[in-house]
Amino acid sequence: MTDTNVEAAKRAAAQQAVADHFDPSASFVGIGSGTTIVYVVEAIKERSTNPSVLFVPTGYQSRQLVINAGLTPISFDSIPDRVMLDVAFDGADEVDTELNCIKGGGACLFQEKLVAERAKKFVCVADYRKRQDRLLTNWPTIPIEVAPLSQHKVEASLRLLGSTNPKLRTTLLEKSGPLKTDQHFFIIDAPFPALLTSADVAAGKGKGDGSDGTWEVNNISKAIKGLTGVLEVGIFSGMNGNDAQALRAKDGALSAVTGGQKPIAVYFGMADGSVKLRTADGEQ
Ligand SMILES: O=C(CO)[C@H](O)[C@H](O)COP(=O)(O)O
Repeated sequence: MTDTNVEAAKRAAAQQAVADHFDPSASFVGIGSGTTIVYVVEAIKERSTNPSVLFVPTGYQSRQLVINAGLTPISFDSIPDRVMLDVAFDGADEVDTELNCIKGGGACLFQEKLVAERAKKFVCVADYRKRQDRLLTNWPTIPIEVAPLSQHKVEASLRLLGSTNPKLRTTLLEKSGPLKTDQHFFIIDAPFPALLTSADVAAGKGKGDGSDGTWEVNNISKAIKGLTGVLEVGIFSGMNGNDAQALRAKDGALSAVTGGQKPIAVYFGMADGSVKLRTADGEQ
């Protein structure tokens, strides 16, 4: 499959997601990071008729995208208290059948999670390579953002949790060395065996708590997040996206949904030009 197919798949998914979820009269819209979000911004720009919409970026690249499109950025910490974003769009590195996602391939997972949790609706857009039954099927590692001082200690703890060879992400561009996130932290990429869904655990496919070598998505996410030195884990999981959306829509319910970052919908651009939509109700 050529790169042209992949790019066409990303654009088709972005067009559909924006047509379904971008309301030009929205007040606040979250904009994720990566290569697919470029097509989301392009589609928003085509439909944007209201200059007062404010766009909340998830990092440096995302902010530049918003500015270059002639849209208005607002930083996450300038959003008024108790105000929710109308919608947030983002890419994903892999998505399972329960809509859990791996994110952080572009090293922006911390701000992406802040923005996803703050949105009434979180919508993901991806190409067909990301559409899997279980996380860590095609995408090899869990990206984890850590304080530089804790790097070796966190790597040792990840090995104890069953990660075979956790590695510091480095860059060879301009200057070789550790990649630094927008928070000036490091990223460790930790390989694990494919993660079980909650349905897998219910069906007896493994305990999912690490004791038999299997990990369920929410369990491994909590175990890694609990390590001192970890700022954030690139697993977006927790509450069902529809339930979280209903809670977020209620004034004052913000704290009730901490930990729920699943999208309500994932649009996959397919190799044949079609778009598949995955929600809590299944796939169409
Ligand atoms: O999480 C991310 C960045 O940290 C991206 O959303 C994810 O890596 C998908 O990127 P792309 O759209 O380039 O495939």
